[in-house]
Amino acid sequence: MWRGLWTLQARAARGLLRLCSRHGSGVPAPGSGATIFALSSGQGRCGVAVIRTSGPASGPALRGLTAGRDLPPARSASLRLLSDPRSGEPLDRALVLWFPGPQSFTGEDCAEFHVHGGFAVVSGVLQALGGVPGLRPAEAGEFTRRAFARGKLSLTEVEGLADLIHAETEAQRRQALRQLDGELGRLCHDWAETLTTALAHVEAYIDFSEDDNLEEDVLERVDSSVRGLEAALGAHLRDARRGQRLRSGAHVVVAGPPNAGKSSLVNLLSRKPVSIVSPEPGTTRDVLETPVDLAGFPALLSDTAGLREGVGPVEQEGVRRARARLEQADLILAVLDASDLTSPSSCNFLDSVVAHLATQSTNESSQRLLLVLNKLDLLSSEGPGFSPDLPPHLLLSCLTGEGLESLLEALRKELAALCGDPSTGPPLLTRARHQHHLQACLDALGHYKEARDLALAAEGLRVARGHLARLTGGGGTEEILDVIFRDFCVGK
Ligand SMILES: Nc1nc2c(ncn2[C@@H]2O[C@H](COP(=O)(O)OP(=O)(O)OP(=O)(O)O)[C@@H](O)[C@H]2O)c(=O)[nH]1
Ligand SMILES: [K+]
Ligand SMILES: [Mg+2]
Repeated sequence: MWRGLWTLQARAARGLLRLCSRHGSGVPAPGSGATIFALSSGQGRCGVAVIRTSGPASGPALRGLTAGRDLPPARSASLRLLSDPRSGEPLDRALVLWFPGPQSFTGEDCAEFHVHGGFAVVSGVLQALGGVPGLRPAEAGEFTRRAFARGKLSLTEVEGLADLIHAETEAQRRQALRQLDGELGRLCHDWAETLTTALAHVEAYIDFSEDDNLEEDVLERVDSSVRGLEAALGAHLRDARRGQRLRSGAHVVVAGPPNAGKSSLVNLLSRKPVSIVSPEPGTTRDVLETPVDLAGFPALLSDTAGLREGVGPVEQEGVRRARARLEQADLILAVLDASDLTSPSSCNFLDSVVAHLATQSTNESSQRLLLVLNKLDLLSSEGPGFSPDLPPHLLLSCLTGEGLESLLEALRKELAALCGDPSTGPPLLTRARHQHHLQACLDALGHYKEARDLALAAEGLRVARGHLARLTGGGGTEEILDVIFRDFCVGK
């Protein structure tokens, strides 16, 4: 009995160690060994610019530029006069920091020079560093790649960092920070741990069941943990479209009859004159698309032609494009002129687009709709005298701005439902790559359940675990690394 269980636990522990080690690909970053340097703050004139180095010659470089003085105490800022070691020419009085490896961002010896941000100072320091033996300029993403190669960051954390650098809205920044924090990676590690244990149990059963010294219900326990895992993966996959919307923007399409004020609304929401506004019905013909930050969420806002029948061929083409774009919308902003609700084009739009969507139940795949009655300023003070069977709606005046606050609040709620709320919800799968591996993991668990013999069942578990490992970077897949690191700028 004890022998079987001991082996079983030892195997589980070995597997866990393999999976829990945060060592990324295990492959050294290309060209590591050299010491790299780059300007890490933005380009252009600024108050302070940060230049950093990573690699074994960081210490000699720091000493060289500070006229041979001792290295400053680790991880605390010291004021030093910087000069070019070759000419002795003074460059700047700067704050310098020394981060001996492995307690640094990359895990290697690193140095930072916080210099005055003028062009001449920055280029002088970069040139001086280029003259130090063993130093060369860094390539895009090379600092992060080294951090990954030394196990300082997992692959999902690297992606989080890339997204953080590129985050344009509040919600994107929060999501990227959570991912950088390793939340998605930790979740995958927990799942992988469950699979490692399950695999160890199945293998032990294969090896020792004849000895009759295994607990009876080992396989049942494996089945039940696989069922639990399937449920968790399924729930995350159902959420997957949200994370991707948060990363690349939800499609919000403004539609309605001619002259309702669609283009006026697009300009108001994007705070710039994207579309031509005129009293002439049929002004907008093409679909005009603009990326906007809507109440903290990223969105791709599309203005479309007013929907009506029986007009010339050019406008008809505009109407066709508008309808096609409506089909791709995550959220439809349906705009009507509140003072013109009984016109044929308004009634037609209400019947064909609004009524149809307003009655639809809201599940994950359905389109969402906000009905906006514009030109509130044209209504008499008694309020709108329109039909009582109008679906829920918001009142707005693009002219005076009245009702805009409520519209933005309603948009925030809709977008939070579409993109997921990164301050409260579970960690989101922000990339198609995440979704692919989770789906493949789920498929492999299906093979486990269908397998007729235990060897095939074990193989199903192994494949499932492999996909989780690849999600966080344990799979050693160089191609995806290249794709991800390409997103970085030099100096990161
Ligand atoms: N009084 C009033 N007029 C408005 C308001 N919003 C828009 N308008 C006017 O309504 C007219 C049509 O506005 P647009 O924004 O061009 O309307 P549209 O729906 O894009 O029109 P098409 O592209 O032709 O379908 C313009 O003269 C606007 O100035 C509003 O809130 N109040
Ligand atoms: K118009
Ligand atoms: Mg228009």
